[in-house]
Amino acid sequence: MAMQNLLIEDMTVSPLKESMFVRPLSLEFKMNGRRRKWDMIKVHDSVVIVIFNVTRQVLVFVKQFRPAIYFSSVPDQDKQNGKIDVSKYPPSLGITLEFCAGIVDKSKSLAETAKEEVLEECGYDVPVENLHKFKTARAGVSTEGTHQTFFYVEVTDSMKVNQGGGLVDEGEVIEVVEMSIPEVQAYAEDTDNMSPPGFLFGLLWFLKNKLPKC
Ligand SMILES: Nc1ncnc2c1ncn2[C@@H]1O[C@H](COP(=O)(O)OP(=O)(O)O[C@H]2O[C@H](CO)[C@@H](O)[C@H](O)[C@H]2O)[C@@H](O)[C@H]1O
Repeated sequence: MAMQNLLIEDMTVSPLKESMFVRPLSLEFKMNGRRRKWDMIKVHDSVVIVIFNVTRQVLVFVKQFRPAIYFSSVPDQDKQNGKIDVSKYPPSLGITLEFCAGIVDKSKSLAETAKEEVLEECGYDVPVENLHKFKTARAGVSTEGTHQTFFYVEVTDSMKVNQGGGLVDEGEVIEVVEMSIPEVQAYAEDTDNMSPPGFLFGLLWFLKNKLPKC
């Protein structure tokens, strides 16, 4: 689905009571003999997949509305009494450009999880052995401390079996975006991006290691 038609309405905010996705925790420990306390959030590990379509020499990304990014862009004076004044702020403030990614499901291998995300979000059916793991990094170092594992996969147009777009029945709205190498190079140079740091890392890794030699 094209993100320019996205409609966000009726947004409220309240303290989290229970969640399948995040759990606030308090860690206490002694460091060099001194008691320390650290507030953290337990969240899932994740996989991120850098997808290069070799048929048309484009990188394949996803655009989606990230509620927390939107929330952070709205000034506090427009978040009064638990109501967020969405009429003043366009959804684009929360729409990010990212690699295809997903939460790690402990019952499957990381590569299997990555394969499923590539199919669900971007519509390419790739053999699991084509997914090459190239980095595991640490994300959210202050409060989350998760493992984020990066894969690289080359796809062809013949592997495209559906339009992607995420699990529509579960409310996911994802736009698949293709960018040429010059477009990617320009995006990486921008000083302000609607993308997470891991995305910029993945782009630079691709440009350094996989750029087709012309
Ligand atoms: N906090 C939350 N509240 C409510 N519903 C939630 C939620 N988190 C996930 N969900 C639900 O679970 C679905 C599946 O999530 P995904 O596995 O696609 O992870 P996501 O792309 O959000 O983040 C992945 O990609 C980003 C970017 O790389 C990583 O930071 C992240 O750890 C990784 O899981 C979402 O569409 C949503 O319905």
